[in-house]
Amino acid sequence: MPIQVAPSILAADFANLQSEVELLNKSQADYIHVDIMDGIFVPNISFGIPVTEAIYRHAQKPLDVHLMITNPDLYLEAFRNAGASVISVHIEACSHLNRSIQSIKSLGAKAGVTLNPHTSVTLLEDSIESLDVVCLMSVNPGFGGQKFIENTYSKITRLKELILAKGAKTLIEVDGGVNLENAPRLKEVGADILVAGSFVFNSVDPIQTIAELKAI
Ligand SMILES: O=C(CO)[C@H](O)[C@H](O)COP(=O)(O)O
Repeated sequence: MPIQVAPSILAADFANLQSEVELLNKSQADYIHVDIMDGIFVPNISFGIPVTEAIYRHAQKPLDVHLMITNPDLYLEAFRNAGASVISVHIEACSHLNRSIQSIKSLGAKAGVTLNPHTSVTLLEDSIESLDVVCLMSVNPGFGGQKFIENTYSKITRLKELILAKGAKTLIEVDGGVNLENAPRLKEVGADILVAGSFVFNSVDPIQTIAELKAI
């Protein structure tokens, strides 16, 4: 299966927000990855529901909404109504993961669970079959532009083994510090979706960079 690419909106200001969405519309990106940070679950605040709606109004790609927030269950419906096609919650933020996954699915979105770098994939043994996507954080969440954590490769291998052992169809997404140097190995060990923010938007030609990631 060809690799999917989900560039992460940086949105440093309103002008960037609009131009980033327009650029991604013209690119080979499969998704637009929207990072929601609440300043509690992660030490940074990004944007919320109205900005997600604004992105959706202009986007010609499905939105992959990554909730880096506490109590995500309270906001699932609002983000679905704001245009999310995929909603990912952090396992570390969910006391009742099964309920969160069922809620996302009942809203008609694809259900994703994200794991921080220290969180073991073994925690997914009893939920993997119900998940459309597992997102492995390859940096500590909260900020773009960080260095890729190397043990992500072995974590992908272990997650892939779990998926195959359970006969699940779950896709593996990797988020943080992704670039053209680590992307080939990420695909080789089992990644299906690559999230890349600064590597795409800080490059000279983001559309070309996305095409190069897609070509892996
Ligand atoms: O969500 C993140 C951190 O919380 C990611 O790092 C972001 O989605 C991608 O940014 P970059 O490619 O610059 O690491």
